[in-house]
Amino acid sequence: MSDDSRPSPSEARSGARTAVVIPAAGRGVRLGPGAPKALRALNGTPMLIHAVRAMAASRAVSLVVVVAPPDGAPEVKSMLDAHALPERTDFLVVPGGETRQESVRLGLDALPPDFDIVLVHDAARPLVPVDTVDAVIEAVRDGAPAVVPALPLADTVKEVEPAQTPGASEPVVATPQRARLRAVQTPQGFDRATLVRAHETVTDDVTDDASMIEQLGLGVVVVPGHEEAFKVTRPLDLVLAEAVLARRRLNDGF
Ligand SMILES: Nc1ccn([C@@H]2O[C@H](COP(=O)(O)OP(=O)(O)OP(=O)(O)O)[C@@H](O)[C@H]2O)c(=O)n1
Ligand SMILES: C[C@](O)(CO)[C@H](O)COP(=O)(O)O
Repeated sequence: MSDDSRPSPSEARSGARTAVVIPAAGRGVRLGPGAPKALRALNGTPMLIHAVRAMAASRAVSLVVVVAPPDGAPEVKSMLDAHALPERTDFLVVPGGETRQESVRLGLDALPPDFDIVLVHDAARPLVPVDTVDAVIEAVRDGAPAVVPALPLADTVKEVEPAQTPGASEPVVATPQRARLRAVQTPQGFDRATLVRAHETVTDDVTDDASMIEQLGLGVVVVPGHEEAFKVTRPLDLVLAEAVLARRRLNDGF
């Protein structure tokens, strides 16, 4: 306990229950024609099942809420029933929305009251290792309202004036100092009440949940990400994901 007998954030969250929201309602336009991205197979198993298993691998996670394509909730429920998943974890499936932000909000709306920590994890990052998941949860338990796993960049990044017509050249505006930049992954971890407030308050289009917390003026901290937590976005990423799975099978000796 702290001096004034109130629990510190870390003390308050040390026994907190953790749930994960997995937005999986995207179409996967950049991956090319086919089923919704999360339902496509990686080495014969749907990408979403890999992502669900990656979250349920953490002993701290007791509920996973899958946000399915808007008309695909029954199919996703059957998919979860048809695959082996840890018995200690509960699963819920809800239909998603038009944007990632809306899908995450619909997942948050479905959470039962007794969860104080929420992770948000892209179905499109199916291979994140459990150590990364646990590191994010640990940092939230230690008192951070928002935690993101991230990696330093390999490329130099330029800020440009975006072209008005596709293919036109784009003037460079600035070159941010690379050593200060990080490429952010998921799962991102949050104090639940803070994330819910952010989703109720921030109306700007954002590309991740942590930036909504920044807009509330609250601190977001970074923990080390992992190269295997990359996002399957374009066709080449599928090749890389299957290669990672093949390497894991070799290392596991089967
Ligand atoms: N309306 C949406 C859009 C995206 N997502 C989810 O958000 C994650 C990250 O999005 P992204 O990789 O961009 O997926 P897509 O939107 O499917 O990809 P694209 O932009 O190529 O269509 C994915 O797990 C995706 O399923 C979602 O739940 N609901
Ligand atoms: C949330 C995210 O994965 C962090 O890198 C990313 O911003 C999602 O972006 P997308 O274009 O919607 O895939």
